[in-house]
Amino acid sequence: MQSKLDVNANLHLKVSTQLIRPVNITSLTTGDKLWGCYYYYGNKLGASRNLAGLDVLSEINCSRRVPSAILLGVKKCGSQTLTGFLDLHPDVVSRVFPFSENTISSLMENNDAFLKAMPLSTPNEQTFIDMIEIQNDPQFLPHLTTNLNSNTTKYLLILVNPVARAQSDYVHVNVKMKLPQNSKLVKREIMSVWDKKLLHRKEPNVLFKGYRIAGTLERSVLNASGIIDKGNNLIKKGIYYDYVKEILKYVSRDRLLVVDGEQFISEPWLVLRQVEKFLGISSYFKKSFFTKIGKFYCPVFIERPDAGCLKGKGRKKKKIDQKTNKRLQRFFQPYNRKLENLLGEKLSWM
Ligand SMILES: Nc1ncnc2c1ncn2[C@@H]1O[C@H](COP(=O)(O)OS(=O)(=O)O)[C@@H](OP(=O)(O)O)[C@H]1O
Repeated sequence: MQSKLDVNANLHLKVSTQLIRPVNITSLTTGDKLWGCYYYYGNKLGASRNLAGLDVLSEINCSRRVPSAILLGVKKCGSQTLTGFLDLHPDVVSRVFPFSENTISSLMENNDAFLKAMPLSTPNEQTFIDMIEIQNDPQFLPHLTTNLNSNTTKYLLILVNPVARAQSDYVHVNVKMKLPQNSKLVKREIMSVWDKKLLHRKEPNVLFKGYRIAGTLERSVLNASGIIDKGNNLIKKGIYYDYVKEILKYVSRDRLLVVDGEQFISEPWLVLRQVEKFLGISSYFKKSFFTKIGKFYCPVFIERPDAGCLKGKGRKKKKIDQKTNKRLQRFFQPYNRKLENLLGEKLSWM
């Protein structure tokens, strides 16, 4: 049996630099800004970062540290945005945990590999990771929580109205299905149509990674008998009660913060202040850091040229027809009530 990860464990430079080759300082341009262990830069093609030079890394004691907080969010609820915003806090280094099929199990089974997947941080920074994919594999929750060997690790969730989540996920899955790397999969999956009557039509009629996707959201969420399909991930992922109940088996309530994803859209600075308090970090975010562009607030920071609106978010959605909307709201209501009782708090959309 492998030993548990000590909260004070960190992986020092020798190992970490084998994974990422640090940038040579002379190759940096004037737009680059050093922030913790990384240089950040933005350009027309997007934003990015590079590891700082070895001299800087050793001077400020950069290591890979065990995360002090983990986001166990739900897909399309704003997890990536929250993670991106938190990375702008001077006391935090946050990253989306590098998931791909199977990486989660291999990383969980090997402490060193798990630690190697962490970003570099200084002793003054907390490591925060976004592990939303855990909702697909909640069997890793006991492994994750016991392996961290800490009663101090904090957990977060961000949740939006499950109907809005389904709508966002529907658009997202449609985009993903069309990507070239998925074309083979889609072709294969097209064989497993869910409605033979639709076979002759040129519209989505596929089973794709736990989703049943039809030409519209309305038709996707109802099964052949016209009943809301609880087995379809568009719906299943929005039954937050089941997921939170599972999390609370392993995490005490006082170590779990559930934030309101709808409020995060309208007033991100308020949600970020709530997160700062929960993490016990300095109060940093304020309204003036954000500029509203379209529907969303985007951070503007001269210290971080990579900050800005997130790519691939805010995709256009068709309005859900009123009847289906009402039906879906009614469907989720009892689960939302149960969730409210379980948490002992009511979010704006409940
Ligand atoms: N400030 C800001 N900027 C952009 N997007 C914002 C923001 N705040 C919340 N959101 C909401 O985040 C939704 C995407 O959720 P996730 O980041 O969890 O997506 S993912 O599951 O990780 O792909 C995204 O959903 P879509 O609008 O469907 O893209 C947004 O509703």
